[in-house]
Order: sequence, then C-alpha cells, then structure tokens
Amino acid sequence: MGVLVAVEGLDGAGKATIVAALSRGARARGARVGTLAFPRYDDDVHAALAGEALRGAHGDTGASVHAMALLFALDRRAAREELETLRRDSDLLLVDRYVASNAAYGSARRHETIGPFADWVRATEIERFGLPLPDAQVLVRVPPDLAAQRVRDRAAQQPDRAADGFEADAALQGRCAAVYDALVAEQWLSPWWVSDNRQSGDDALTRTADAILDAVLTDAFAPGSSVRSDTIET
Ligand SMILES: Nc1ncnc2c1ncn2[C@@H]1O[C@H](COP(=O)(O)OP(=O)(O)OP(=O)(O)O)[C@@H](O)[C@H]1O
Ligand SMILES: Cc1cn([C@H]2C[C@H](O)[C@@H](COP(=O)(O)O)O2)c(=O)[nH]c1=O
Repeated sequence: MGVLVAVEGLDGAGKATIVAALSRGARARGARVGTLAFPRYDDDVHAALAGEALRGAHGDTGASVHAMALLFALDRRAAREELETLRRDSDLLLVDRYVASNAAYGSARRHETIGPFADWVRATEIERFGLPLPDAQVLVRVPPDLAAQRVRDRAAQQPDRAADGFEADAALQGRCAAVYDALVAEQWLSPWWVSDNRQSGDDALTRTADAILDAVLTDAFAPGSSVRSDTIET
C-alpha cells in the first residue's frame, strides 16, 4: 500500500511543478509512483461544474462557499476507487491538491482560520465520504505576490490558463496563505511539511524534491517516528 502524500499551496505556488519533480526523484530511487490531481476537470462532472463556476457560469454557484466546496468534495468522493487502486499499485501516491484545499480556500473565503468550516470539511470528506487520510501533506509555500506573478506569467504563455475567480482575488490568496500556515501549525488531518519554492531553476527544483522525499519518506516509512512540521531545508 503506497504512501499517500498530498501537495498543497496557493494557486501558482508550484504544486504541479513539484509533483512532477517528486515523481522523477522517487522513480530514480526505485519507487513505484502514482499521481493524481484535483480538481479532475476532464474526468468528473462535479469538477467540471466547479471549474465553470469559477469562471462565472451556473448562476450564484461560485458565490456559495459550501456549494463550491461540495463540488470539489464530490469530485474526490468519485475518485475513491481510483485512489485505492493507485495506492495499491504504487509505493508513493502524490496528490496535487486534496481535502486541505477545501479547508484552506473555504475558510479563507469565510474569513475564518481553522474553525467551523474546516471542521465541516473534515466531517464531510473524511467521516461521511470515507476519503483516506493523507499520510503526509506538503505545503509548497511562496509569498502570495510571487504565486500571483507566476499565475500571470503562466496565463501569458498558456491562454487556456487565464486566471479564474479565486486566482484573480489577491485578498483571498493572502487569507488562504494564512489558513495554510494555521493548518500546518495544527497538523490538520496528518503530519505536514513545509517546502519553500521561491527559488527558480532546475537545480533548485531537484534539490527541493530530494529534500521533500528525504523528509516525507523517512517519516512515512518509519511509523512511530516523531513527526514535525519542519520547514524542509534545500
Ligand atoms: N520554483 C519556480 N521558479 C520559477 N517558476 C516556477 C517555479 N515553480 C513553478 N514555476 C512556474 O510557475 C507557474 C505555476 O506553477 P504550477 O503550475 O506548478 O503551480 P500550481 O501550484 O500547480 O498552480 P495551480 O494551483 O494554479 O494549478 C508555472 O508556469 C511554473 O512553470
Ligand atoms: C481541489 C480544490 C480546489 N479549490 C480551489 C483552489 C483553486 O483556486 C481552484 C481551482 O483549483 P486549481 O488547482 O487552480 O485548478 O479551486 C478548492 O477550493 N477546493 C478544492 O478542494
């Protein structure tokens, strides 16, 4: 049964980039690696609806914090079997965004830190929908203005990645960064690790991925070892 590692962070923080580097790094170490990214816009109707609502479709759906969170949660619920299969067939399953994304964005939208909304996410997704707890969560942390710049640069290069409603909301991203820090401080759902992704360049990326793999795999493969929310040094 593979170790389930969720990679979290702001829009444009570099989650997909780091998941790809982690996947290369883990394969180079001989591990069987599975990857999955949420929302699954192309594979699940709830995710597709959420993506459309983020761009203004479906009336007031996008304005409702709970409606959006339910769509994201139902996407994950529909992926339970795929998650199980991927986990069974791998040593390491990397998930780009998971349950904590709902806690972070929803809480930030409601101007909460960890409180009733995060509790509702846990009750809905873990207790009611039966989604597996992650073994570890990695916060890819960059300052919100750098993440926003990366979203803009990416949109300039890939017109189909123009900023959506959440990405275009700088105040929301700032609050979301604070909620993520609170989730780390509380070790919400599972052990968290923090990885700085401010540096650019392939060497920095490889060092970051290696440091995450050292930290997360050592902890995950050593049950009972002490678990910390350390910032991973690269
Ligand atoms: N360390 C880095 N230095 C410079 N650019 C980076 C770095 N990491 C990622 N990027 C670039 O920033 C942009 C956003 O990265 P990526 O798509 O991996 O972020 P993400 O967190 O998965 O975003 P989203 O949640 O919006 O899908 C991409 O164009 C990527 O190439
Ligand atoms: C999975 C998930 C996502 N969100 C938010 C985070 C982003 O701002 C958007 C879309 O995600 P993407 O990675 O930029 O494609 O939705 C969320 O609030 N809850 C979730 O579970």
